[in-house]
Amino acid sequence: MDPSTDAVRIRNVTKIFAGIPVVEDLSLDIPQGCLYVLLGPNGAGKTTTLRMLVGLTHPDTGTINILGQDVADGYARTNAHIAYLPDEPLLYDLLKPVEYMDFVAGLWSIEPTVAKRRSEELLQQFNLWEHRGKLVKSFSRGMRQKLSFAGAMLHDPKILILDEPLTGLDAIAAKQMKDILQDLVKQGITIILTTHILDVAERIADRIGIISRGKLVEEGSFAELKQKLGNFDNLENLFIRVVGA
Ligand SMILES: Nc1ncnc2c1ncn2[C@@H]1O[C@H](COP(=O)(O)OP(=O)(O)OP(=O)(O)O)[C@@H](O)[C@H]1O
Repeated sequence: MDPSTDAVRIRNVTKIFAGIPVVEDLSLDIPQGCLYVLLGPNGAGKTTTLRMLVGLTHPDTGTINILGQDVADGYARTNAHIAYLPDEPLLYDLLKPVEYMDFVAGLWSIEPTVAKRRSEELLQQFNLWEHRGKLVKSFSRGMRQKLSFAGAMLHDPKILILDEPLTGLDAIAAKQMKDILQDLVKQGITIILTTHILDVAERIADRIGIISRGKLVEEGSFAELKQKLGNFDNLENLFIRVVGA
């Protein structure tokens, strides 16, 4: 894959629910290998935007391109490159981690020996290997989050789309999650996430997009945003200034 091809290219996308545009004329480029944080107040249209990238909802107008392929040509092709983790991931309480990973491997038709090796690697990486004998129903929120994440990585995606992956995690689980995200970016994976935790966003984001009422109102690295908007000492103050205006 040509590294200059954007991981995600959104052009003039609008999504209307019940006559109201919840995403409006949104255009956004996300380069490969970038950790991109999408910020916005409640109801701004962040989740809707992420869902359109993977075909869980469809744009009314505009185009979406994933690694050079138009999603309109078929989500099966573009989704093969993507791991999507919704804010409330679906897990099966009566499965053990390895069984869950087998189930996900089946959905992607991953060859069983490859699936077994990769599943063990991921459970190790996410510190779940020692819990492999337990049922998911005994897992904490952080463990459930990590298991969903491990499952989402099984087909070796190039782009991770994570809706509020840090919400509800304690300090240790959040630190583990941030370390995992930064490791993955170092490996060249593109990460797009939403969060309301602005101090974390400030520390980990390569680029930040701020959405307000369905529109992209600011975009750039924190340094670029500060240069443009004023030398705010933190992202929280900058964000409030942008969305409060
Ligand atoms: N399926 C749907 N039908 C009707 N309205 C919807 C639907 N999905 C989302 N919306 C509306 O679209 C708007 C944007 O919602 P969205 O979930 O994308 O916001 P968000 O930025 O992710 O918010 P939050 O930070 O609260 O998660 C909201 O007003 C929401 O009620």
